[in-house]
Formats: sequence, C-alpha cells, structure tokens
Amino acid sequence: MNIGIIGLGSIGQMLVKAFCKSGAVAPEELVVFNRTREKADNLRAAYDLKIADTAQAVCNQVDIVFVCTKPLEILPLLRTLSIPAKTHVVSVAAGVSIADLESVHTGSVSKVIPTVTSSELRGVSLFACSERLSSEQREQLKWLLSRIGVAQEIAEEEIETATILTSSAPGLIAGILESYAQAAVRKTPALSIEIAREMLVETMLGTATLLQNEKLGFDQLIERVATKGGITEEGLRVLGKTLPKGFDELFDMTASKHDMLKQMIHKQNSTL
Ligand SMILES: NC(=O)c1ccc[n+]([C@@H]2O[C@H](COP(=O)([O-])OP(=O)(O)OC[C@H]3O[C@@H](n4cnc5c(N)ncnc54)[C@H](O)[C@@H]3O)[C@@H](O)[C@H]2O)c1
Ligand code: PRO
Repeated sequence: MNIGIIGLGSIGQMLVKAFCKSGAVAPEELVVFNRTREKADNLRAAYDLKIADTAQAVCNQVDIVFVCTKPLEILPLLRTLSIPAKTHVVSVAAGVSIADLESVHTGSVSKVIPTVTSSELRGVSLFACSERLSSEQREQLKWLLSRIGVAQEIAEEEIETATILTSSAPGLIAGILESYAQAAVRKTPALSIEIAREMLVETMLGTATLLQNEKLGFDQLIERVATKGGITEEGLRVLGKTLPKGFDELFDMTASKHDMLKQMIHKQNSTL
C-alpha cells in the first residue's frame, strides 16, 4: 500500500514517525512532499521514504493521501491538483468538513483528527468518512489509525468537541500542568520548578496507568485518594468551585474558533 503525506509540519512528521514506528507502513511505501524541501530531507535521513517533487506527484503514486497543511491551505491546494478518482484523500485539518472535501475531489474523502501522542503509539485519532468510501477503504483507514493508537470513528457533529478531548488535549494538559507547577512554587518558593514539573509528569503517568490497568472510574480513584476529612477533599472542593466554569469557557471559546475557521473556509471556497 502506498501512502502519501503532503505537509510535513508537526502532524505530517508525526504520521511518518508513527506509521514507521508501529510497523504499519514500511518507509519505502511512504511518498511525502512539503513546501519547504528541507523538512522532507531531514525525515529522509531517518527513514528510507520517497520524496516527491510536487504534491501532484504524491497523488499520482499513492492509494491514500494524508493532507497535513493548515486548514485554510487545504482546499486551495486540492483545487490545484488533478487527483485520480480512486485515490482516498484524508484531511487532518480542523474545520474542514467532508462536504468541503467532496467539493474538491470526486473520489473518496475522510476527515481525521490525529494527536501528537500517536508518536508514542498512544492517544485517540478521530475519523469520519464520506459515504463514497468503499468498505475496504474504510477498513484500511481504521487499521492504519488503530496501529498508532485508538481509532475512534465519530459523527461529524461531535468531532469538534471530541477534538478538545483528544487532539488539543496534550497541549491543554501541558498548560494545566504548568499552571499546577507554578502555583506550587508560588506557595513554596524553595521547591524547584523543574522538580515540581517532573513530579507532575510521573504522577500523571502513574494516574493514567492506574486508571487503565485497574479499570477504575474517576470517582473510584478519587475515593481511593481522598481520605475522609483529609487534605485532598479540600483540594477537590476548590476544583469543584473553579473548574466547571473554566472548562465551560474553554469549550465555548474553542467552539467559537471552530465556527470562525469554518466561516473563513466557506468564504474562501465560494470565492475560488
Ligand atoms: N498539531 C496538532 O496537534 C494537530 C492535531 C490535529 C490536526 N491538526 C491539523 O493538522 C494540520 C497541520 O497542522 P500542524 O500543526 O502540523 O501545522 P504546521 O504548520 O506545523 O505544518 C504545516 C506544514 O504544511 C506545509 N505546507 C503548507 N502548504 C503546503 C503545500 N501547499 N504543499 C506542501 N506542504 C505545505 C508547511 O511547510 C508545514 O510544514 C492543520 O490543518 C491542523 O488543523 C494538527
Ligand atoms: N491542534 C490543532 C489546532 O490547535 C487542531 C487540534 C490540535 O488547531
């Protein structure tokens, strides 16, 4: 199976690394193109993949192509290409819908929202497929994504909220952890920020492992940690007062950003 990747930024490079690391794809089966050639050359130093000279050249020689450019770059790029109808086009862009993709490609299209944690073969890739997909194409996509983490098929109307739980989450969690560490050091300046960060990372890994291995619910873990009348209970009370409002705002603002992006994409599509 030949797989194309157009755009080798954070997510395009992650896909190359994850597909190779998982063994899902042999490097020789990958055909890549990036606007700046240097990124492709750097990857080539580690993986024996093929570098195409143009995006069109990628599309001419693959069964499935992952387009990993920014949301506003996807449709203009796809419009310049003559993509064989048998080629399955997968967009990873937030805000670009299946209908948008179907307006620029006569063949099968899918929307995937990957996550950077797939470079560790962990995390959730969201996917939604067009009705044009054959069952083989759908199974192939699901298989590829399940090799680099959990492949979660999802209705398009749910994908934006789910993106915040899966794809944005590593960045959001890092932001939460930084704020957690900074607050600890503000409280106790003798504590080093580096040690505070290390303690949180190890604790987060332990927490996730415990939840998963013992199949604990969040409420069960809370009960195990929070001694009745103890310290953690007090911390949870504070979180219960402050976090719901903050998380509601987070989902509202990221939904607004998705809406803004979709409007720009539709405006762009109607003027092209
Ligand atoms: N970063 C994430 O965690 C993440 C997660 C899910 C989805 N996405 C989506 O992935 C896409 C890329 O995001 P990113 O964070 O990797 O951005 P990025 O800016 O790191 O990468 C974009 C890459 O596309 C290349 N590019 C631009 N136009 C091109 C063209 N015409 N032909 C070939 N290459 C071209 C750029 O040179 C760059 O290397 C976005 O649409 C984003 O919504 C990102
Ligand atoms: N990274 C992309 C963004 O921040 C999409 C979800 C994760 O826009």
